[in-house]
Amino acid sequence: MYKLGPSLMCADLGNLESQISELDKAGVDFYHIDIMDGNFVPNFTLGPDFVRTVRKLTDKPLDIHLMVNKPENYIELFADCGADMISIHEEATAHLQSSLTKIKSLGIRAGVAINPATSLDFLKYVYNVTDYVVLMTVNPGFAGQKFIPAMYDKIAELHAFIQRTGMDIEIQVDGNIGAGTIPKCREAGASMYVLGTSAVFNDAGSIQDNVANTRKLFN
Ligand SMILES: O=C(CO)[C@H](O)[C@H](O)COP(=O)(O)O
Repeated sequence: MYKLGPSLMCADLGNLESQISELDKAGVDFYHIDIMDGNFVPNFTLGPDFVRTVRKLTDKPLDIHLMVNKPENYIELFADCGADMISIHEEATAHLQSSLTKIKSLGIRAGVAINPATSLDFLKYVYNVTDYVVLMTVNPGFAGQKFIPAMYDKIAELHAFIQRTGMDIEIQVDGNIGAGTIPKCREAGASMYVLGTSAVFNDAGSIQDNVANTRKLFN
């Protein structure tokens, strides 16, 4: 089982409606929406109004990736915008366990995102309130970076931990996910793939062709 989720920060925002319509037709499984605060990461991207707009354009699950400090302050805001999944960074909050519990209490799937250099140790304390882990395979903040090769072992380590606990936790990978990296991510045990400029939003083909070609990598 694998799921594909386009990263909308990489979309052509001037043609959002048609891009989402094409992506829906291509059968993507969820939409990944990065929220950056210029503080936790050195960039700004999308916000609550964007999420509300996307909510009106598709019925697919919206996966909100909060790349912000103190994400606990924004959980209700994004829940109200129509989020189905919210991930928060382990490095960005002093209140990881209670924040994940809060997300789940709102009926939203709870994710923990971690930067490339962050260890997986935290998970043994919060796995019972975690639905998915976002492994950043580049340093968060910008599209178009290079996959950090040490992340393959990290995916495998996380996969082994999940198998040991028997928990139903998905492994999401984000950053330079495409033809050059998907086969090894898959082998290591990733199940959710965030697709940005490397796989979908580029000139190799139409959006629908790019999604179809990405899907072939899983055959
Ligand atoms: O999280 C991100 C940037 O921090 C983006 O979702 C991701 O990087 C987009 O994919 P690509 O690397 O293929 O452009």
